[in-house]
Amino acid sequence: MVSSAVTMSAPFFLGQVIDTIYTSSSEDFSASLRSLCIMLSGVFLCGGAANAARVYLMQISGQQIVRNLRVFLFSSILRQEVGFFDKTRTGELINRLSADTALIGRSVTDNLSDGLRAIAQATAGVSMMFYVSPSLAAFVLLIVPPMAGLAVIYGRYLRSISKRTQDSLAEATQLAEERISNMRTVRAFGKELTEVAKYTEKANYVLHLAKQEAVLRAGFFGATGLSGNIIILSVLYKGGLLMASEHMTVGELSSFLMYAFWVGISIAGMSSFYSELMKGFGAGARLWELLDRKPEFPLNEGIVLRPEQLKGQLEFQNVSFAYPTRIDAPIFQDLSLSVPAGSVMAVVGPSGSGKSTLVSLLLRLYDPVAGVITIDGHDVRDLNPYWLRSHIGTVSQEPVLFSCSIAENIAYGAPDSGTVTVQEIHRAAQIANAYEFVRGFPKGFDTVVGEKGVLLSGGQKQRIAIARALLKVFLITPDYMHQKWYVLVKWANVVMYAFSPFSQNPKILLLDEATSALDAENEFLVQEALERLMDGRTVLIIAHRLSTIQNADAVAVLDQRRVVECGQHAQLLGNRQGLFRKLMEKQAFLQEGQKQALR
Ligand SMILES: Nc1ncnc2c1ncn2[C@@H]1O[C@H](COP(=O)(O)OP(=O)(O)OP(=O)(O)O)[C@@H](O)[C@H]1O
Repeated sequence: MVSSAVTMSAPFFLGQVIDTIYTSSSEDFSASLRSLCIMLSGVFLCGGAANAARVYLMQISGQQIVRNLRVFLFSSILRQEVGFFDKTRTGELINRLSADTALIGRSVTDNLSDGLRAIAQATAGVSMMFYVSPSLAAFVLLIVPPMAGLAVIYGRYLRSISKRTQDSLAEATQLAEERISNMRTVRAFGKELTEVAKYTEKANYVLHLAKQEAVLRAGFFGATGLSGNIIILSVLYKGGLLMASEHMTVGELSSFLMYAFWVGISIAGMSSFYSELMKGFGAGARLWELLDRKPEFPLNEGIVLRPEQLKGQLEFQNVSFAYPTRIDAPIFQDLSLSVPAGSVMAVVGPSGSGKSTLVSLLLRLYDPVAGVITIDGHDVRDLNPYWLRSHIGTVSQEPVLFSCSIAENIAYGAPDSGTVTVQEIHRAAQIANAYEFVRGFPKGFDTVVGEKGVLLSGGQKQRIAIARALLKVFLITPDYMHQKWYVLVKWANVVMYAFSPFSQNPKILLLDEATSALDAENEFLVQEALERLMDGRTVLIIAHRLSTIQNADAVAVLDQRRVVECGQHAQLLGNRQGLFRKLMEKQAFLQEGQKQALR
């Protein structure tokens, strides 16, 4: 306001200076001119300082708004249910997080400040024009209605183009993100040039939209520039006539002209403000959708069981399920399965029969369409999902590591990774048979594993993941505990862990046995680590190895959307017509001798 007030008072005072130059008598001329100029210099100094303050504040608050938008958006994205990520692509989300937030940040800060200033100046300019010469002002303002109509049409188009631009930019980012993160596959298939061509196509579409925007902007800015010049010309014409008829002094005409200039500049500022605002609205549409999206599952609400209440009995009762993205392709229909507390249940079945889906349902990554899944009699939908997941250890077939050090990856398994000691990490690595190979690296536990752990071998990744799961199982601390209790509980854990790491309360483990071609040594080491992990816990293991199936307390065979057979290994083998026996006969892991015996 200060900066605008100063700017807009300038033409009035400058008009006074001109009239002083024209009308003052020679003896007081220089004195009054000097005092007027000194006074004006002071006013201009204030205006300059106010303007600098405005720009600084806007820069700072702009960055703060962008930061807040990014943090809120990231937090909203991470709260969404897993099904959301099946539907939404990573590249798109990254684009929203980086490009869209920046665009909106710019449109509501720098732009808003410039825009408000332009509006204030245009209003003040128009008022001063009326003050200096009402008839000339009324004449000039005839131009406003057609310009306003043009601006509305322009704004509407610009908004839609901006939305399409941000969407296609998101598509291009999505493609780039996916190809770069799977570079090895692209290289192996020699698809670099094809991928570049695909990306170019997407980038070309963004360019095409940018051209459309350029045409639109050029037309609008050309029209506003033209109307500004026409205003000045008509002011000179009409003002010249008024001066000739002595209705206006030269100072007044000069002031009026300067106001007309300012109004012209402010209108240009307002059009640019309006353009940016419309672009911001266009980009914002998707961003608000994401920010406002309510996750389908709560993240941290529901029943929390006390440690002694958790026994680990798992039960699927008449469960029907289909993935939300493919609701018409049911994975389970009326599936029932019971895993007694403390037992090991091996799950087998043809590929695609839904073995991994069972694990996802237990982790409550998805909810069944019908039926219930219970843990110790509690429906998992009533349990606090955050608590639930923190009490279930998982090791998946393709363990995903983060691009940080091995130590940090292992510590990720603990509820509060900042408090994990080096000894705990080493111990977990020892039990997971990872210690020796990690120590063999020049940087040991500080070795960075690369994106998704690409710098490690399959077997090494798996053992690090087992160490991570171990830390989760041994260092579970109830999150409702107070900080001082936390220390005690942690110590108790460490002591139990040191003397007898396997004698804790039974917890639940969901394991997906590796099918990847580990060499015999690695496979043995991974297997050994898994067996240590399984001891004394309720385990649901997606089994691929004969020894795992043989050692399990029971085997469930999945097929045709349900559990077709369930029982002990020997008992199921005895059923000559059973699917389990057929699977066993087909599996490559059966030794020739065992196949003979089966026959
Ligand atoms: N996120 C998902 N969205 C939609 N469908 C999915 C999703 N994940 C898996 N599916 C489908 O669900 C079915 C069961 O998949 P699941 O991964 O549970 O099978 P599986 O028995 O573990 O297979 P495998 O032994 O090959 O790993 C498959 O037909 C698969 O295509």
